Amino acid sequence: MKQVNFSLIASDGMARRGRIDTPRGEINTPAFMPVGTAGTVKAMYPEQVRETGADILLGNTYHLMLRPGAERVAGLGGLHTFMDWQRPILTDSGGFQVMSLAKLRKLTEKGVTFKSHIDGSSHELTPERSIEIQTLLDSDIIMQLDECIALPAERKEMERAMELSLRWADRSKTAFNNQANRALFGIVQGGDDPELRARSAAGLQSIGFDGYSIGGLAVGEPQEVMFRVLSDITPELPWDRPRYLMGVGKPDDILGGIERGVDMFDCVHPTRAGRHGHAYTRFGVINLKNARHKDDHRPLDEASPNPNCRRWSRAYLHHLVRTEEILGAMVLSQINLAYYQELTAGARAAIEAGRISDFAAETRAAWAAGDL
Ligand SMILES: Cc1ccc(CCc2c3nc[nH]c3cc3c(=O)[nH]c(N)nc23)cc1
Repeated sequence: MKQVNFSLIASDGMARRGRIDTPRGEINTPAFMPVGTAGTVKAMYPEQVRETGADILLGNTYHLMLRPGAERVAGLGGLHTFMDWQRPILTDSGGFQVMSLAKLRKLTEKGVTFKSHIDGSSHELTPERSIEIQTLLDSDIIMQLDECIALPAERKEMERAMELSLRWADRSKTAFNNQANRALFGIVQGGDDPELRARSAAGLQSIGFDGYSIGGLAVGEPQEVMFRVLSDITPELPWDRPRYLMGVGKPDDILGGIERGVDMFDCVHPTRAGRHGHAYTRFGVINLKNARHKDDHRPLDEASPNPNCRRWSRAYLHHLVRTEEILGAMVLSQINLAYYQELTAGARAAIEAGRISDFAAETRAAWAAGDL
């Protein structure tokens, strides 16, 4: 009996409020999933990540297979035990990171061979090995191996990568062997071509997956291209399965994704931006590096439910960022992740109340009016 199940609780237009039940706990959707690349959400204790409202976080197959190694993590009890996060974890298949980080990559029908960006050692990632690694990590939601290409691209290149990804989807599903205690997602490719995207979605559904990721986006295309692809593809995906938009995004990307039927999001942005002095608030993003803050005694947002937005002056946060104090990265990472969770929690409530378009309008108005 499959122990990972998606329930649709409410919908409002294309927007959906759902819940994924897993052996390690529930995931409320729309969900923002913080990225814990190498077994840690940078500058945060796991319990702090939970306190921001996160139900699930992401681990990275590529980084963990290189260091400390998948077999080593398995020998240490799996990724949940290793990092002491007992709730759901989603892992990527690693192909995307190979193409963006590794050296001397060679892609064939079998898979991809590459040299580690850490120590130059040789590695091979195939659909079968990727499933094995994600299973060794004991991940709760795992991804097929796919090929993601950057946009813009030639149509024949988009078609080639999409068709390869479909063949790898079939091999991934076979290697997955219907494990009941975790979910396997297929990944829709096809660039910005509606016909290729539709073929990919249909091909994946004929193989059958527990959820459907939308890949090949957040790779440099303008937001309107991403939104058009989403509007084209979500109606083609099963209504009763989660949709995961990979690598997205900034708050306005996430709001637009929710309005177009996406359930799950991940992005390194909130934590990376936090480490670079950018704070996300209800009124938009504020660059605390800017000298204009150096005498500003006002808190970041005195009406925020997050104590860290009320506790310190903007001048102090500016000081932490300018001096590159570790506390600056810690505080701004927490502030940004908490804001992302506030946004998705607000969307969940709005969809349940049948008022997602009002919520979206109010949220965008606050971003635009921002007194930062
Ligand atoms: C830990 C972790 C980090 C990052 C990711 C998502 C990484 C990611 C993309 N990020 C931006 N655009 C992306 C597209 C794809 C894609 O098409 N396929 C895959 N497998 N991953 C993608 C997953 C897990």
